[in-house]
This record gives sequence, C-alpha cells and structure tokens, in this order.
Amino acid sequence: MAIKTLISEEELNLKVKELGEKITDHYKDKTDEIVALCVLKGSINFYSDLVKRIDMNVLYNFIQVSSYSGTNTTGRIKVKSWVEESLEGKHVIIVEDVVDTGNTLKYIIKYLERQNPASIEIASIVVKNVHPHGINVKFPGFDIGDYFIIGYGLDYDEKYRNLPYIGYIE
Ligand SMILES: O=P(O)(O)OC[C@H]1O[C@H](OP(=O)(O)OP(=O)(O)O)[C@H](O)[C@@H]1O
Ligand SMILES: Nc1nc2[nH]cnc2c(=O)[nH]1
Repeated sequence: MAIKTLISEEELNLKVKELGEKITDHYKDKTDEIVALCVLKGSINFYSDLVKRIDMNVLYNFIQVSSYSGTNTTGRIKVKSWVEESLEGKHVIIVEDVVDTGNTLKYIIKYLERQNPASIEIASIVVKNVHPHGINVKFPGFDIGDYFIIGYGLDYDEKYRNLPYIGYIE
C-alpha cells in the first residue's frame, strides 16, 4: 500500500499562515476575541497550527463528533463530547479538517445556533468539490477532488493522523 502526497507540509504551513491572516482581518473591526471550536479528532493538527496565526484573543473550545467508518460516512453523527461554556454573544469559528458531504457541519451548526452566538463561520483546511446543505466555508484551504485523504489529523480507521502532510492511499 503506497501513500501519495497530495498537499506537502510546506504548502500546509503557507496556507495556514494565510488563513490566520484572513481570519484576523475579518474579525478585527468586529471584536477583540473569538471562540475557535475544534472538531475532534481530525482537526487537531490544523487547529493547533491555525490558532497561533490568529492575532487576537482566541478562546479554545473542543467538541468530538464522528460519522465515518473506513472511507464511508455512516450518515449518523455520533456526539462524543460537546461545548460546555456558554457561546451566547460570542463570535465562533468552527475549525474543520475536511468538509465532504457537509453532514457533520450541518449538524454542528444546527445545535450551535441554539446557543445564540453572535456569529458562526467555518475554516476548513480541505474542502471537497461538492457543497451540499448550502454550507458556506468562509475560510477554505485547499479545494480537492474526490480523494479519501489521510494525514495532518485525518485518519483511515484511526491510523495515519500523525503524518505531517496530506496524502491518499493509492
Ligand atoms: O462533511 P462530512 O462528510 O460530514 O465529513 C467531514 C467529517 O468527517 C471527518 O470526521 P470523522 O467522522 O471521520 O471523525 P474524526 O474527526 O474523529 O476522524 C472529518 O474530521 C469531518 O469532521
Ligand atoms: N480521513 C478522512 N475523513 C474524511 N471525512 C470526510 N472525508 C474524509 C476524507 O477524505 N478523509
């Protein structure tokens, strides 16, 4: 089984820096503090790199949801942990590793909205071609085709998350 590189570590570093600058620009006239919501497990690496590139107060928050088995979505979102602090009046940015069918984000947004945040935006290091459910990824990293990707937090049956680049299995 060969792993091919799709996005190198250098490309990831450059993009994360660029996204951090765009996010800082977007919020700087609106607020001096945002909540960055890490969607575990896949977003851990992107999250940890991105927050260091945002030049304002960033409050950390984490949720864990999952729906994939192997390379396929089960279509059912399992919530393993959810936000405990109040998000009322906060500017929330959801940090994702990949938007694919959009099911995960649709679910997360629906429940976050009930907590009355001031705004909800999305940053995702990878976005696949299709954008169902009308989800608008305001801060997209790389737009890729129909690959099942691994590395930089992304797994195949829980393996390969610690690769420093994004690849696919040939
Ligand atoms: O747009 P979608 O089709 O919903 O896919 C995107 C979601 O799938 C992956 O999570 P996964 O369920 O594999 O859990 P994990 O992050 O713990 O690996 C990924 O981290 C996203 O959260
Ligand atoms: N690891 C991984 N998880 C996903 N979840 C949705 N799409 C993907 C993908 O391409 N790779």
